[in-house]
Amino acid sequence: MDAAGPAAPAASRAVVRRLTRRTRDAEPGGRLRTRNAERDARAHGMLLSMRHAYSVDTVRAAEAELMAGLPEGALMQRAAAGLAAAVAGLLPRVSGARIVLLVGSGDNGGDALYAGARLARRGAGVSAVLLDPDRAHRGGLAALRAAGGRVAEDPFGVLAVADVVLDGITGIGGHGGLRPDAVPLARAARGSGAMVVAVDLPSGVEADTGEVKGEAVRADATVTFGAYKPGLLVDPAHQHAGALRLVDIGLGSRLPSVPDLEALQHDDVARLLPVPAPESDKYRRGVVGVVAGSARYPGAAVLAVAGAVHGGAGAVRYVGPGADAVIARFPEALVHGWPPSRAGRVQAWVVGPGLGDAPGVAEVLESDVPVLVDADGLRSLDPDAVRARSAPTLLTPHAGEAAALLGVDRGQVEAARLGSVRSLATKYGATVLLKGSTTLVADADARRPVRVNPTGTSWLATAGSGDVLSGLAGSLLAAGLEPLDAGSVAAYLHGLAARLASLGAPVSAQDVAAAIPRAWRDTLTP
Ligand SMILES: NC(=O)C1=CN([C@@H]2O[C@H](COP(=O)(O)OP(=O)(O)OC[C@H]3O[C@@H](n4cnc5c(N)ncnc54)[C@H](OP(=O)(O)O)[C@@H]3O)[C@@H](O)[C@H]2O)[C@@H](O)CC1
Ligand SMILES: Nc1ncnc2c1ncn2[C@@H]1O[C@H](COP(=O)(O)OP(=O)(O)O)[C@@H](O)[C@H]1O
Ligand SMILES: [K+]
Repeated sequence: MDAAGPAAPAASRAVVRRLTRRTRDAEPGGRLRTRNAERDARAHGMLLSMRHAYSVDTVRAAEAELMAGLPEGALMQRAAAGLAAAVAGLLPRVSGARIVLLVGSGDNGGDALYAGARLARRGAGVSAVLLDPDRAHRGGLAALRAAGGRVAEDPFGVLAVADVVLDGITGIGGHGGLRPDAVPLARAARGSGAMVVAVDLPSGVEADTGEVKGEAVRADATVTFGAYKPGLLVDPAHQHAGALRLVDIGLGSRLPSVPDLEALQHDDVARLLPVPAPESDKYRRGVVGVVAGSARYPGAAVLAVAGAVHGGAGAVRYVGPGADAVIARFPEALVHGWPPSRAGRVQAWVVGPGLGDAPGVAEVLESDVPVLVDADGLRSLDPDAVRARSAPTLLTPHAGEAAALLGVDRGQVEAARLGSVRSLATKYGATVLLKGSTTLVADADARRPVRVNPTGTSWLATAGSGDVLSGLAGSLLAAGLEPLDAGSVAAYLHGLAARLASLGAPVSAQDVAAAIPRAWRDTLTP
């Protein structure tokens, strides 16, 4: 997280660091996880197993059902109480803190006003900036005034000296980026050095998709109510949210069991990892075949095999022109001459990394075992050939490859990652892992939740790291994981391996491959 920026006062930066550390501890990357952090995470309602996100319609329906049995305004009070407590936890002292509320015309502004009232009662100096004074939440405004808070006469003046800004411009009711009157306020909040805490969502982002269609608030932290919304977990909106806090307002039992989006956490991955049983042998653990590399890209063969060797299969077969390089680096690999069909039995194929124009994709797709298609293998991939397969297929494009498959610009895929991965899965009748700053995995069955990978680091943006991911995911397919699990577990281990290998410094694709066993061990360690 970019914390409070270089202009932030030292106290504010320290508080943000504290919050960031705590949140990271509760997320994967558990090397940092301690018993205390775990207890802390649970106390803050953050779970160490599956994180779920629900669409706005689903959240609204659950809220309506819950509200029907509660006194009017009860849910908003729960939200405001949780928000005020989270803000208080970020401050060294509530009394005397300068807090500014950016208040839009909906209930998101109401949450901010009631939370502001609670903080004012504890001695904070609270000023509200009303975007539309005639439509600000009446009850919230009355509560703020009664608690000693006031409406700001000089919005930019109060923002300049604020310790914390609460962004209550829009929540789940906002669409289309910030409106022009809100833009200068959002910029002033960001530029002030104050800690910016978004109420429910950073205003201006699309809650359901993670798109940002214009300007949006950049928050250091987001306190969200009842359930995560997909946009909080998917880039580019995710990058606006900062550290995430979920406040329980009692929605749990009203939410459907199947979410729209889910993020595996340490415990989920640990349950899915293929650990050999006492009676296992190399064939029962699964054999993965890798068709990769070319005279132009010999390294891709080595890196894909590196991912596969560390990915839990019992054996790795390699077919392609890089056999000498593969054997030199991995004597444990079994190398075979062309074609792949004569390489002996495998339980899954990986085809494509660095393959260039070499054939092989069509033949591998004709096999009756799971196939992962990556990189060059994705070029001109025929949807009918994939749909006709008797066994599952996992496609692993980056945004550029996904754009080519969908016939759109790369930018369109990056702006709408969730829609893009779902469209590709539907088009090919396959599981699709879309790589990038947020890696998403969509199952061929559109009713299943899309998985969002919570690990990773931008240091992974290095040549060849995708080849390692392919080998790793292929190995997990060969070990018997279904494509959605193989893809999401591979992305999780790959991202965690990169974090462990990097520790904030550059990493090479080879470093990432070598750290996979550490990531695996870390995931299994309670
Ligand atoms: N439901 C519940 O039980 C609970 C809900 N809770 C809270 O309510 C929130 C949802 O409240 P909501 O439905 O009132 O919508 P909200 O997010 O405030 O935005 C709508 C307002 O914003 C305006 N606006 C729209 N776009 C805009 C833009 N781009 N830039 C600027 N303004 C824009 C739009 O204006 P209009 O289009 O009418 O002119 C309208 O007035 C939810 O996120 C959570 O915080 C919690 O208290 C828990 C219980
Ligand atoms: N900004 C980023 N943040 C996190 N991970 C990233 C980022 N950019 C790329 N990655 C990851 O790095 C890997 C790159 O894969 P790919 O684009 O196929 O590279 P290559 O073809 O060189 O192997 C993927 O796992 C991807 O998710
Ligand atoms: K908001």
